[in-house]
Amino acid sequence: MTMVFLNKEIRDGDNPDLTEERKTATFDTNKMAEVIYGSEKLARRRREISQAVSLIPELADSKPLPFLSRNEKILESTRKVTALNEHLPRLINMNDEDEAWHIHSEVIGFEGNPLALHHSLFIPPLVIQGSDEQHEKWLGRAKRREIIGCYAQTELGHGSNIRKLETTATYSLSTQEFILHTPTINALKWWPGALGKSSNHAVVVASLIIKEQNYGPHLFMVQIRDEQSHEPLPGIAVGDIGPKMAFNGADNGFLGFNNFRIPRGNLLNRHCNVEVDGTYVRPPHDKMNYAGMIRVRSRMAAEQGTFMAQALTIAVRYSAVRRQGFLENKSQEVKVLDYQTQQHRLFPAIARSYAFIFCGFETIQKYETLQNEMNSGNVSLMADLHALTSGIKSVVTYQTGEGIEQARMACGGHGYSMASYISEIYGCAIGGCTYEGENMVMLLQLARYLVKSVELAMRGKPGDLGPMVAYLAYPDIKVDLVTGPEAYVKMFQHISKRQSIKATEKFHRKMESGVSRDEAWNQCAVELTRASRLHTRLYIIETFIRRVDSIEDLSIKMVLTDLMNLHLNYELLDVASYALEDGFMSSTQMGFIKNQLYSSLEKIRPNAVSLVDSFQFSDLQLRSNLLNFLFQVLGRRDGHVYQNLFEWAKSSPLNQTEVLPSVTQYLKPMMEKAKL
Ligand SMILES: CC/C=C\C/C=C\C/C=C\C/C=C\C/C=C\C/C=C\CCCCC(=O)SCCNC(=O)CCNC(=O)[C@H](O)C(C)(C)COP(=O)(O)OP(=O)(O)OC[C@H]1O[C@@H](n2cnc3c(N)ncnc32)[C@H](O)[C@@H]1OP(=O)(O)O
Ligand SMILES: Cc1cc2nc3c(=O)[nH]c(=O)nc-3n(C[C@H](O)[C@H](O)[C@H](O)COP(=O)(O)OP(=O)(O)OC[C@H]3O[C@@H](n4cnc5c(N)ncnc54)[C@H](O)[C@@H]3O)c2cc1C
Repeated sequence: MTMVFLNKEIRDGDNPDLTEERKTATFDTNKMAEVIYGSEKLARRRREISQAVSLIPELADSKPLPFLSRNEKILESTRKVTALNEHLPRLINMNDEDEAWHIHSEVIGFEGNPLALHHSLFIPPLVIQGSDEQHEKWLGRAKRREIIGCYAQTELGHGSNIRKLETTATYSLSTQEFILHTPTINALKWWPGALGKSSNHAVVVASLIIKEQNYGPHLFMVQIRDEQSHEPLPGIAVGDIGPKMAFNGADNGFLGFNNFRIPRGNLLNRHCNVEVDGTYVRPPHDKMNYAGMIRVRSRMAAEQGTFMAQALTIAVRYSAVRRQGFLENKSQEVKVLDYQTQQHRLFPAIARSYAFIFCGFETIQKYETLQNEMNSGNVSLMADLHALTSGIKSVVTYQTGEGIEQARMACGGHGYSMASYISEIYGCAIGGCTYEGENMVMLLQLARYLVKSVELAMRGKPGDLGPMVAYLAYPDIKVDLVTGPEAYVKMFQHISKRQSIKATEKFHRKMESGVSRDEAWNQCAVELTRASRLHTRLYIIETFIRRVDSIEDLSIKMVLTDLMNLHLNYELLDVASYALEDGFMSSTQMGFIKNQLYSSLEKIRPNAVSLVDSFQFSDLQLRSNLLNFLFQVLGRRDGHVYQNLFEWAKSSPLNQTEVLPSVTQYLKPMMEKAKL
């Protein structure tokens, strides 16, 4: 029997400890899902899609993934993604990217698949950088999945410093072709997802050479494998780079060219061009070829927030059914979720998940505006969004890693088992600290922007500062935190401004003392990255406040206000030393922040399970139902953890036989020998 309580599904047969949690919630999880995903329609579509997928057996895992070898993982992810391909047009709106992401995440999980990059990194640069003619030629084929592609930029020797990529594309005037060449081992493309064994096309980033002049990195459409035989084309060396920390269901690869020729029309030339006679037509912005990277980074806050939310769903549900130790009542052990330390471990991370998702939706919208502007030739928004997304991708990936690791530890010993699946989520998410721009490198990109902005403010030109950095010119007026979120923002602004100014002044002093600009920059780099982090955390706080302000439903607004207050106090406490240092914050205020934080933990406690339920991850998405060969046991919606942990252990391939060869071949002889 199912009983609906405030639209929260209460099911007979669920673990009573979880049922009790769901009953105490003060809000409707369907309504909260609408806020999380931005609309009633999207939240509803996600549920409908999850439901439809759960009824198609071939879309389920055929075996528990952690027990598979790498080859088996790739075979399984490919089986699922191709089976899904058959069902897609019936299950989703093919033009809706959110629906596409959701259904892939349901079916594939976290371990990657040969089409993940096709949609996120092959088609988008083709759309952004390709001309109408090039869209005509490749886009339809790519969208129909007649061809499979990847994005090949990083090389063995260079990833961060794109200007030093060694792969060359030399224009041949006589044949009107580009000759792609890999001059050294270091110049091998290295890392691109789905390149190793699956793709037959790649968007390749290579240094464009015309008449011996290097015009820097440009994007080329390159066919790398025969469409019939799937063998590499002559002049191409391609393969898999081996097992990784995660994403082992995907084939990240290497790629080398031996004077491989492609037609002139394969330079993606919406914004730049090489004419027949070798004349180079410049793009409207120097870094136009980097626009695709801004796109991916702009999506990372929501993506990473979702990864963290998945780990937290597992940890919070488990913490509500795990009983260990006593509080006042000595006749029954408590749910570990009742310990303040457990709440302190998990609840701020829940708040960050919400914050990242809210911030992510804003950033995606900003990117869409940029894309529209770029299409009509206006590139003025690029610098701001590059700076913003560089900071956001760095802060959210790092904090997501922290949050997921706390979720794992919060599950005690069982968190360490692959039955929690948290380590796989961690491996997948933590890659984000490196891919799409190594975090330190990206923080330093934002720092360039902050330093320039401080310099403008110092030169008495605050009117020239963009809205994102206008606070750098605000006067320092002490605030009373009791007055609410605005005061927290002002305090954070002071902290962030002071750090940006301090780092800039240090940088200036170094240069004035005769140190070169680059060396001075390096000697201030740690302080500069601190400024970038603070600026970004301030931005995330502001998006959280904006989102909560915009909510009309009172019950949702109340619980999100609790979550936002927790976020404000946790974030401010974390950086309080910056404000204590110059006396902007008093020790009394510090005490106030701590007390507010502890009181927020108590307020959130009755809503904790429903706050994670509101993400509405299905058991399939979390891999948590053994009956369907799914295996993540701790975060099951029904909360039946222990019996399923035992089932999980029984299903281990090691337990399919009582005596292993390791015993007969090695341990037994050793023991026998010892008896002699
Ligand atoms: C529809 C969907 C369907 C299906 C989905 C299918 C499946 C999904 C299911 C599950 C999937 C699950 C999970 C998926 C999750 C993840 C995906 C997995 C893998 C991700 C793949 C990652 C791919 C990559 O990593 S690609 C490679 C990325 N590489 C980088 O990012 C390199 C970083 N380096 C740089 O960007 C640059 O080198 C640099 C910016 C650091 C420096 O550049 P450069 O040297 O040229 O410039 P500078 O001299 O430093 O600066 C000069 C000025 O230029 C300005 N600048 C720099 N960049 C930009 C820019 N982009 N835009 C604007 N301006 C820029 C800079 O600010 C300077 O300005 P100034 O005024 O002079 O200061
Ligand atoms: C899971 C995964 C998937 C990927 N997928 C793709 C893909 O599909 N396509 C693709 O092209 N690439 C891909 N990559 C590659 C990825 O984009 C690069 O690894 C990334 O950009 C970092 O570059 P790097 O490896 O050169 O690191 P490095 O730059 O060598 O970083 C090493 C260290 O040096 C430091 N460092 C480097 N430069 C500076 C600097 N200027 N100032 C201060 N410190 C510095 C870094 O902070 C870091 O600590 C993927 C990587 C991963 C992990």
